[in-house]
Amino acid sequence: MPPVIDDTVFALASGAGRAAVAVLRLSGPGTAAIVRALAGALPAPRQASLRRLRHPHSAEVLDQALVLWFPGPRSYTGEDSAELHLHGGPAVIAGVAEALVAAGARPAEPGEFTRRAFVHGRLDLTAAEGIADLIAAETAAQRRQALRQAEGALATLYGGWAARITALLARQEAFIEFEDEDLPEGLDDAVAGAAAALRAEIASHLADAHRGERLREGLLVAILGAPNAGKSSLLNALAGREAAIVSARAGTTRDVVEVRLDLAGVPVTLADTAGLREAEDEIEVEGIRRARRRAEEADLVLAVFAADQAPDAGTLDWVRPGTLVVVNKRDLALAPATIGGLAPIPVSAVTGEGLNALRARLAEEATARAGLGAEATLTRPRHRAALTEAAGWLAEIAVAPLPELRAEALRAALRAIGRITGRVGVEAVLDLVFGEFCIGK
Ligand SMILES: Nc1nc2c(ncn2[C@@H]2O[C@H](COP(=O)(O)OP(=O)(O)OP(=O)(O)O)[C@@H](O)[C@H]2O)c(=O)[nH]1
Ligand SMILES: [K+]
Ligand SMILES: [Mg+2]
Repeated sequence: MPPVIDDTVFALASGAGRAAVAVLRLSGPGTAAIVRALAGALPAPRQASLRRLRHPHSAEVLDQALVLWFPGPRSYTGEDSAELHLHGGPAVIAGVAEALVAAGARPAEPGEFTRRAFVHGRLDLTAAEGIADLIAAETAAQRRQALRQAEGALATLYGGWAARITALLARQEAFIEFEDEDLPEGLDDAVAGAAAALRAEIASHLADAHRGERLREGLLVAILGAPNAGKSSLLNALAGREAAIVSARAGTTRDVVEVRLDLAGVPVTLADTAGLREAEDEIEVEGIRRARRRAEEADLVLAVFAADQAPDAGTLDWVRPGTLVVVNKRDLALAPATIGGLAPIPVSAVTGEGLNALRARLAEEATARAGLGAEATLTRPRHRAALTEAAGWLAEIAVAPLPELRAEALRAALRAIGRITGRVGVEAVLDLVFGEFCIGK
């Protein structure tokens, strides 16, 4: 049984600040009474009605608003709820908010509407996360991934796995319960086989190279190189604006300067860093420390060399398989054929030569590391942790010597998956044991 929610909450559902329209949303059992207190009679369900809103105590008219009434359970939260579409001025919003409090509502906590929807079974935790991601999505690929999750792709996948484990558990329990009786031959082996097959499915879902998580969080790309290689010039050229200071003086950049890029739908944080060298100045030393740390955290390192300089040892250290090697200042000299065993991309931040090729290569690298697959992908470390745990328990079944231990492992696997969706259905097993499974008694 879900906990009983007896209060009514409201919040500004549209963005803060002056706008043509502001939407206040209300949800909870007191919604109908509160709407009546401000707007008079309740409008017909799900139809916009123009109403004067009055303060319930002073009867002062606060606004002319569109009022929508969504009786539960067919509402977003599953509760009685309403929307007030106000004129979007701060004083209007404040006045109506105060009137709502006077009528018995309270301001909602962050995420409370979606939380209520979860409590009322309108969505599972993964769909709730999908909605949060949809609101935060910056690129088209992020939006598609979030929408897929909000529409229940992960809920369906994980719910299906949970149902299969529940059925296996039912059989395993029956095997324990009715051991002396006429059970189908090989029942125990069939459970082990099905558990192994499911474990393999979960393992292949986990072997996604973190693409969904990376798409959700964005990729970190760090630009590294010697002072004056043209790192800041490249950052500016890729960002299309003067985000970082460029100068002929070596050691210009100290702090990490970040820009956000949309590379083929993958959000990328591109970081410009201090030039690597043996520095004396304590501020520059700190800048170089930050540069190295950023490169260690990065999903991709862009090692920048200048065509008119021999490759420096400090940057060469970072040239490894997977590093993107760039030779800048191509307008001054030819780029070498290889640096540290990798073929560099020749560019000139000044003339623009090679920048399209660099952008294309970056987009290729980004989509190789993050992005939408044909199948629904997990998007959060908590999904990964719980699925890894579930797969571990399913692996136990192959080696568990006793039926009771197998049942215990199945129960643990079910709980782990139940944590992802927020629906821990161990109770459901009891019904299945004596219901679905036909023992003939
Ligand atoms: N000719 C030429 N000059 C360039 C190019 N890119 C950058 N420069 C110049 O090289 C100098 C250094 O550029 P920056 O972008 O400040 O170099 P940086 O690598 O960020 O330097 P630090 O921040 O000091 O590490 C500036 O005078 C730029 O105008 C290029 O492609 N060709
Ligand atoms: K510089
Ligand atoms: Mg710089």
